Amino acid sequence: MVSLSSEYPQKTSGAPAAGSLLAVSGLSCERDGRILFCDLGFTLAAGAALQVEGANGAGKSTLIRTLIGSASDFDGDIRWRGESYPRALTAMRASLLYIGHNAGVRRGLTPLENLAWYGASGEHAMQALEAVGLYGFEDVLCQQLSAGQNRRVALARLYLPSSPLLWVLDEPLAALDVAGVTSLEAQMGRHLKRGGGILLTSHQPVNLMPLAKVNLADFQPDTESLGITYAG
Ligand SMILES: Nc1ncnc2c1ncn2[C@@H]1O[C@H](COP(=O)(O)OP(=O)(O)OP(=O)(O)O)[C@@H](O)[C@H]1O
Repeated sequence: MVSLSSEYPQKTSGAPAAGSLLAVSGLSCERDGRILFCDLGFTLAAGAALQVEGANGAGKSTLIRTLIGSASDFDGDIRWRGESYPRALTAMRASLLYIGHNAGVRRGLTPLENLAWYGASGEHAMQALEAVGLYGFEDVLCQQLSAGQNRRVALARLYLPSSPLLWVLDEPLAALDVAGVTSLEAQMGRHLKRGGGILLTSHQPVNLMPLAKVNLADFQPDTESLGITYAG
């Protein structure tokens, strides 16, 4: 069990600690006959960030999909503000901003149209695009933008007002240049100061305080106790 904030003590079951957003306990996921992780536990408090670590194929995206309710085949307990899944999914989704690997950018639309699709006004969309360095590209089709610029279109959602409480970001730093990484880290820091929570994956170091980490390699089945041995 990993506790993510000294202000908010961890809980493994029952009502969560004050300020707890996500509380996970005894979580196990298997795909294609392989246990990706087992008995995983952590709490994510308001104002705290958690980086999920693990090698390629370790199960980070699977964990994220499970937490946002896109995958229901798991064992264990997941709670949003004290209420268990699946009952809590509607409330959790109402407070969720998720940016996945594919980033949710529609390539046939412009950056401005993409943000409008997410409900942003023209003024707020322009401010967000300016914040991510896309001023002057607002009317260019996303299919004509670079990989890093498309990533910035996706991340512009983090700069809109009335941002949801919980940010779940799968590899948000991928394809960003150094200035883009610094800007995003600052924006994530502002979200934490406002009392938001962030759960992210990243193969790159993330400069964010406070940042707790959970490594999926630490939640592997105990093969010795199962009597399993591997050749070689
Ligand atoms: N729906 C599925 N059906 C079968 N196998 C799956 C499914 N989803 C994921 N897997 C497998 O589970 C493993 C973990 O995948 P996942 O995408 O969660 O890894 P990851 O840690 O995010 O990897 P990366 O760092 O490369 O993005 C992979 O071996 C993948 O093939």
